[in-house]
Amino acid sequence: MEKYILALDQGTTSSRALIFDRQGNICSIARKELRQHYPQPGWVEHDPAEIWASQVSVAVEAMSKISISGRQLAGAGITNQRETTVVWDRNTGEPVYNAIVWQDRRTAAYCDELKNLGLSALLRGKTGLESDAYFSGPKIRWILDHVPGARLKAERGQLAFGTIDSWLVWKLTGGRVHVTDVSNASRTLLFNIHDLCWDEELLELMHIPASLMPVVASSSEVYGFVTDAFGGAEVPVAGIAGDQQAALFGQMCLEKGMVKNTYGTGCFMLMNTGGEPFISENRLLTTVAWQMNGQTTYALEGSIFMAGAVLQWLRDGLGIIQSSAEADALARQVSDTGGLYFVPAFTGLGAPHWDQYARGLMIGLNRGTTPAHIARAALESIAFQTLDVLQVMEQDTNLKIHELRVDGGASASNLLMQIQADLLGIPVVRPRITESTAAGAACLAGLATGFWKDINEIAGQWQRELVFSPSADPNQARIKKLRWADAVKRSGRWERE
Ligand SMILES: Nc1ncnc2c1ncn2[C@@H]1O[C@H](COP(=O)(O)OP(=O)(O)O)[C@@H](O)[C@H]1O
Ligand SMILES: O=P(O)(O)OC[C@H](O)CO
Repeated sequence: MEKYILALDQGTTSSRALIFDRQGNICSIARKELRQHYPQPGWVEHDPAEIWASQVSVAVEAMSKISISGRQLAGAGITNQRETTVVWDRNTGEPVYNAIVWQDRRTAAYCDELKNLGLSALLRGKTGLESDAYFSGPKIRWILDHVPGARLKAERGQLAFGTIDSWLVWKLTGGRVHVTDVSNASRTLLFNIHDLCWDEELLELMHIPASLMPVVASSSEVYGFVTDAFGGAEVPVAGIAGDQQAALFGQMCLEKGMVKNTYGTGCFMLMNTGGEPFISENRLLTTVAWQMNGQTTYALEGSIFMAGAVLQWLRDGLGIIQSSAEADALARQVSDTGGLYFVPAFTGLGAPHWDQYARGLMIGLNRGTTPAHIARAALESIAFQTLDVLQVMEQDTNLKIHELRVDGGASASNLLMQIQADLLGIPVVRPRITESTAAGAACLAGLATGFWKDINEIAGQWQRELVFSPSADPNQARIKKLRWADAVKRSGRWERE
């Protein structure tokens, strides 16, 4: 009898596999770091072969850690870094170019062209998104225009496009299934979130043949079966969702108005807005959260490009810490930043500013500034960016957010979580299982395969671990917010073509 569900969580910095039992406990976990390639300033790539190999190897490792085989898996769910774009040859299965990662800025000028043509409103109306290099459509177009022979092959129907979920399903099913789910499709700038299909006008606008596109399915159904990867066990692949939407599901934000914030490489705050797409007045994104049993749920999203990655930069760029976990202790050596503000616009600014040309800035440096002040300002920068998003989310929806559920790697920092509660003035709630992304994917797959009867069976598995309550002087917080807003303004439109 199958006792477990496997979640494959393919993130920006690592591939992870987690195995859940029927009570929602994590029984096994394996993780492998993913190499980042920066071929030019502003470009970020991953090797699709490494993504696939690492994802299979962690799945096998997670099974062997608890001595089970694929035959004991009731199903597998996939969740992934979104927008990251792979184009491969349908016949050989070989990618024609590296995966272009969501953070990659090479298509910024093209996205400006779209804006200058007055197309922002059309794009926003159909897709819920901004004209920004973040999304997949412009990345596909770049590959077709720059890889020798790619456009011709695409026009002959020989190429396939996929976000990382599609790429993994294609590989898992031995090239039999070319599919994505609605949540991933809604991040491409090519998907009509009202009609829930690829938009012909947008495909034409970006010169992308429709034959490249995967079939769009719901987030919880059996898409196909694993062929060889798990020792011949034909495990059903039964759940797919983009990592941020999966985290919203895993945090059990199932009711309209519930909000979660995931602190990974970037930071992504999502609010469940129910069965209708909610269009923001403040440049938040409208996105499909998930679709199951014929019902579509939408979300409002604030995407922040640099969060935990700021701490990695303290480690790799500045060398002032050995690991991200050390940022906490270093920052605690001082009681405040000594007037230092750090805007981590390394790859531009996402919501709600959407400035592709903003760049990182530290302001307020003085002779007394130490690495401890910088570490504290770095942690504060993550919390300030979250504050900017939460404020406009409340404004947009006219809803008061009463608590923030948090997860992701950097939510492990107690100092960051306390700073966050102090700045927002609301409780920050960290659950027992902060692997919400994987939990969400497992739930979607477990529901599709009947491993769990219904959502009520799993909703009770979510539990609080720690609540961070606001304790700062609100007056102080108000002054700091004004200084932060000033610093953000100064970082804007810095980079030139
Ligand atoms: N103990 C910690 N304290 C603060 N930040 C951490 C800690 N552990 C990991 N991080 C940060 O979390 C991020 C990775 O989180 P993760 O959820 O795995 O992200 P992703 O899915 O984007 O790969 C890294 O950017 C890292 O800096
Ligand atoms: O891999 P993560 O957790 O940084 O998430 C990346 C997002 O999906 C990008 O939109």
